Amino acid sequence: MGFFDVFKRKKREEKDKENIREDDEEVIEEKEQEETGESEGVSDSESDSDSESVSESGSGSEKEGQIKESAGDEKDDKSGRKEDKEKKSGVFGRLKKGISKTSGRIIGGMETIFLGKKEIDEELLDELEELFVTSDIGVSTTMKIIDDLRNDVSRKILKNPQQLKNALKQKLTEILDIDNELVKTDDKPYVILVTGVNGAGKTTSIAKLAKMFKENGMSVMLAAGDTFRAAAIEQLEIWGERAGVPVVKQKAGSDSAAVVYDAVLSAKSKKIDVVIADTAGRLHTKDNLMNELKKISRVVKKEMPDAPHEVLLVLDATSGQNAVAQAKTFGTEIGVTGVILTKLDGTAKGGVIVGIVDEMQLPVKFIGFGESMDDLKPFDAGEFVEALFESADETDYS
Ligand SMILES: Nc1nc2c(ncn2[C@@H]2O[C@H](COP(=O)(O)OP(=O)(O)OP(=O)(O)O)[C@@H](O)[C@H]2O)c(=O)[nH]1
Repeated sequence: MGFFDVFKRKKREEKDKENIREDDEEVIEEKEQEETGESEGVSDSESDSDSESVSESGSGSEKEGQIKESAGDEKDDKSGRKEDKEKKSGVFGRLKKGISKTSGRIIGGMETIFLGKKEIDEELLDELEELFVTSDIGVSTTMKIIDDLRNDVSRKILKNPQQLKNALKQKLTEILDIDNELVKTDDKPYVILVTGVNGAGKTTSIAKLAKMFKENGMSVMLAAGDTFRAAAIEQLEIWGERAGVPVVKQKAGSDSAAVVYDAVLSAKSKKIDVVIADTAGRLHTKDNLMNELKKISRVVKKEMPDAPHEVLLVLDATSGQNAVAQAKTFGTEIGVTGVILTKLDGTAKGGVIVGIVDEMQLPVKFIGFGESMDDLKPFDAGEFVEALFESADETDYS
């Protein structure tokens, strides 16, 4: 199995896990029903022990009624518990929970606008437009979405708010669904350069990525390329220890291109699969920063002409439209190949993901939605939009 298939496999495994969990829950529920004699097709004579205990302490029909009643309550309780568990556990459940604030702002806001409306009029479209702009979707992307919807309304394709809601779901999926597979190569090691401003979540995301690769049977090496701050090197070392992966470093102030180059050489000789390089998020000037990032790429290319294979820009979703501005700066200057959008859990500004993809045509390759090591996943447009809408359906905004 190749390096890139891992991500397809990971997505498949996540879906399988969800299914297995559902199956397991059903089996457990069936077993529990059998134990309480509630399972369909279990006759009184078949469930001897149950009927014995009924007759032991009460008259048949009265007791049976009570048992059925309490079994019914129990059943409601169980299915409630099952729903609860499904909501909370599993990657999809955590994603839904993580993006609930964004979901509340966009989808919940839309539901509020739709309240009591049976038809789609110009006023409703104006309100939607305002909602999307204030939800960090961005002005140009919002105009595009609203113009398309207005068009479909005038052509009588969309006749009521429910149809409009479905059309929006489809539209968001279409916008977000651009090719976001990792860049393919037969090179080894696979070199990933991670960039982004300080505090965006670079170090945490590097650790999460390292863990994800390791769990998929790949060996990983980290390069402490943010030599601007001693603390950044220490932090990466701590994360490297936690994830159980080696970290190549030099002292603060040394040449970051040399650190990354050393890591690539070392990984090559040790036959390590993936090198993930941290880089500075801030230097004395923006030009210095961009020049350093370009230099790292140039130096690495001396050893591996196609490396870095990925230049991932870490953007903090809580910074809203600022994230789009950063995507523009980094994207044009240093040839970013994709985005890791972090902190989707702490914000209602997650709509920014739509603007980033639409305005920049920059693929979001991973999303971070929590502080735990497992709260990062390859981005899947269909799943994300589904989670966005489902999360709103499950939230009580009253
Ligand atoms: N809630 C939440 N917090 C996150 C996420 N990703 C990172 N963080 C937190 O954001 C803070 C900054 O993360 P770092 O990984 O240190 O950010 P950095 O970009 O490396 O920043 P510097 O080390 O200053 O360069 C930490 O407290 C992380 O725990 C996320 O997806 N969700």
